[in-house]
Amino acid sequence: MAADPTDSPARTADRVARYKALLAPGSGLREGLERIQHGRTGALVVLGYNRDVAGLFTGGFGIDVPFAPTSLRELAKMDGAILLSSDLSRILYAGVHLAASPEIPTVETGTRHGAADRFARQTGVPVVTVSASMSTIALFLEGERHPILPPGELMNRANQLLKTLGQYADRLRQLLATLTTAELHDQVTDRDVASVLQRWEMSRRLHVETSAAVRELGTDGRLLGLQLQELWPDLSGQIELLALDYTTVEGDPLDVTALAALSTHDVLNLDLVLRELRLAPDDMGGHGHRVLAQIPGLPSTVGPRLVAHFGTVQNLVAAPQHELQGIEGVGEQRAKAIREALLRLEEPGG
Ligand SMILES: Nc1ncnc2c1ncn2[C@@H]1O[C@H](COP(=O)(O)OP(=O)(O)OP(=O)(O)O)[C@@H](O)[C@H]1O
Repeated sequence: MAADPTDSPARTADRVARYKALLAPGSGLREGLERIQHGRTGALVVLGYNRDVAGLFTGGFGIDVPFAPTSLRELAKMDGAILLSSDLSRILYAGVHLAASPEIPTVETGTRHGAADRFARQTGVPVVTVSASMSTIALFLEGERHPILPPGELMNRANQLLKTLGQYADRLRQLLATLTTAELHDQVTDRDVASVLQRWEMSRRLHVETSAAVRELGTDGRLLGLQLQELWPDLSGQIELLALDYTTVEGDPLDVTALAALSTHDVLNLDLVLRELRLAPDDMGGHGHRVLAQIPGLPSTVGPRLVAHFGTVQNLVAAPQHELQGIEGVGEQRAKAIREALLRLEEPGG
């Protein structure tokens, strides 16, 4: 079925990322396309078969054989397009003429690439091309051409993205540490909270892009994938707790996903970020979920009980040891440890 124009950009991006992963270095499909590339011939391969596809090609012949990179390469020596089954496990037809409507607009000038673009637009089924003259691979999907980069270029791009993400993550950690200090000294402003969530949103977007680039690398991206995993969980965990520490003017926990709707340009505007977050101005001390999570060895069940009792970081900081001991799960040793940890966090760089 043709692409639904109401499809959200996020769904389209997800589809593109999925097909790029299927075309990742090391995959059978990629190996077949690279063989064609190295043989200096071209190809036009339709990545799926449905009723729309069935009604929109002529000529060629049905073969219905299991997919193999070498078979793809052999069949590409013939003129015309190759049709694969929707799970890409079989080669169904070869040497066919794709008969998409010539009325469909395309910016492609060559006949192979024009046919790929029109066919993908009309059927909603992705088409991949190997250019005989340029020796490039491209994916046509939902009205866009996506270049499939050579492994070396992909690796450079993924490395660069990961490096930038690392810098973003460092800056976010600095902002979170500054917020902790402000919470402990009761000096939090709405701009402190908004700055953290602004940087979080920028990092989150970059993380999505980096994850896609790493997935595109297939098996070559394993090491980068591990580095990416190390970078993320503690940050997303801190942000989840931050959302519980502040409230909106309606009295709800902060919705950190509210910023996802802003354009990249608008995310850079702190006033717009503040407007989206709708922070309650009279509740700017922080409830303490995130601060308590930074205390080593404190069981995850105890933090919420302390927050339920004390309500704010300020009350926690001011609580004498015997009051802390009144909370279920907090004995003398733990009460001392909490007080010491709060004092340590209060110090700059603590
Ligand atoms: N509608 C179509 N259906 C199937 N195959 C097609 C179609 N149009 C073009 N081709 C294939 O493309 C080949 C010609 O490609 P042409 O050089 O004109 O296009 P191109 O987009 O410039 O591609 P390349 O970059 O590979 O040169 C044909 O020999 C044929 O195999």
